[in-house]
Amino acid sequence: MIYTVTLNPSIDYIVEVEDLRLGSLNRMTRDLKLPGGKGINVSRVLNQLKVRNTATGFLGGFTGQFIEDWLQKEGTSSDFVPACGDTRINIKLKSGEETEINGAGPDISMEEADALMNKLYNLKSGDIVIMSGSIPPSLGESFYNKLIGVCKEQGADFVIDTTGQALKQALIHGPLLVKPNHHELAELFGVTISTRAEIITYGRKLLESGAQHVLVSMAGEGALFISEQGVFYANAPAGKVKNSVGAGDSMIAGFVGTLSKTGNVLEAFRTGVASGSATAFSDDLADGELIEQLRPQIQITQL
Ligand SMILES: Nc1ncnc2c1ncn2[C@@H]1O[C@H](COP(=O)(O)OP(=O)(O)OP(=O)(O)O)[C@@H](O)[C@H]1O
Ligand SMILES: O=P(O)(O)OC[C@@]1(O)O[C@H](CO)[C@@H](O)[C@@H]1O
Repeated sequence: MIYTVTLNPSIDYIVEVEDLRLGSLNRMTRDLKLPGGKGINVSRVLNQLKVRNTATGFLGGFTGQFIEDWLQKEGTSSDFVPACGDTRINIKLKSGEETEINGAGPDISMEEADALMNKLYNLKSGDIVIMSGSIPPSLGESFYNKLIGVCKEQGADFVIDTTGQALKQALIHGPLLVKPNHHELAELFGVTISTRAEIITYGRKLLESGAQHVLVSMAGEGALFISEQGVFYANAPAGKVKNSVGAGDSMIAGFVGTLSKTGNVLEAFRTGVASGSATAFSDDLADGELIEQLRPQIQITQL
């Protein structure tokens, strides 16, 4: 069974303004409210891929209820810890380019944090836990480490999609997958990356530090897959980009969902790229039909 953990979910408030002027009244030309937070996005795309999974984490207030209702209506299984504070609202502003304004997240109490840990004590050997996104400040930077400790105790595999210190701390515990984009990879090592060879060099360092599989996504430029099996490149299919929010999460869903079903890493890579691109070409996240349509357009080359 796959579980996703979103410590800091959000309503993504997508706002379109034709010609944004700071310091003036701007009128929206379109707006859309979607459930968000990285793990929740992974769960929603796994659901589209018909891979059984449950989303967990913290949800609170009217914003949390909105997410809970949405997931229930579309049939994405969830089991969140109810939290006192309101789940945050993140603004995704589209005006020519995309600007994101993400909240810090509500305070999470010790009792709420313990309730989540207790849920993870029900994990079984062979389960996969996908932990994604920022940590609400009240939980502290090492909270993922605590959750990873429980996964290890229970014999479950884990995937971690976060940045900075939290990612560095997680690597030694052997995550099934890490998926930085090329900017995050450069930031992690405090370097500037300008060539594919450099991406491979630093991607390999993640493998050497303990990750079982490394995906480095490069938006419209496709992605690199680095593992014991070798280094592979996949192109991104061509299409009209509508919304890149959640493309990376969709890629994780495609990869982990397919790997868990087939054990074939290259098919997992292909579905990962197709899922990321299907989201980039949609208003909301990818749907299963578009993912299937894009899969044959993805060529994988060994480097
Ligand atoms: N402009 C695009 N055209 C085609 N495919 C895209 C585009 N942007 C993203 N994708 C697909 O989605 C995958 C992940 O995208 P990206 O590298 O932007 O991840 P990310 O930065 O983690 O995304 P986000 O944080 O927005 O969820 C890419 O490898 C690609 O397959
Ligand atoms: O603030 P975080 O937790 O780093 O990222 C949260 C977020 O930007 O990530 C998702 C897209 O990947 C969105 O649904 C959500 O708003």
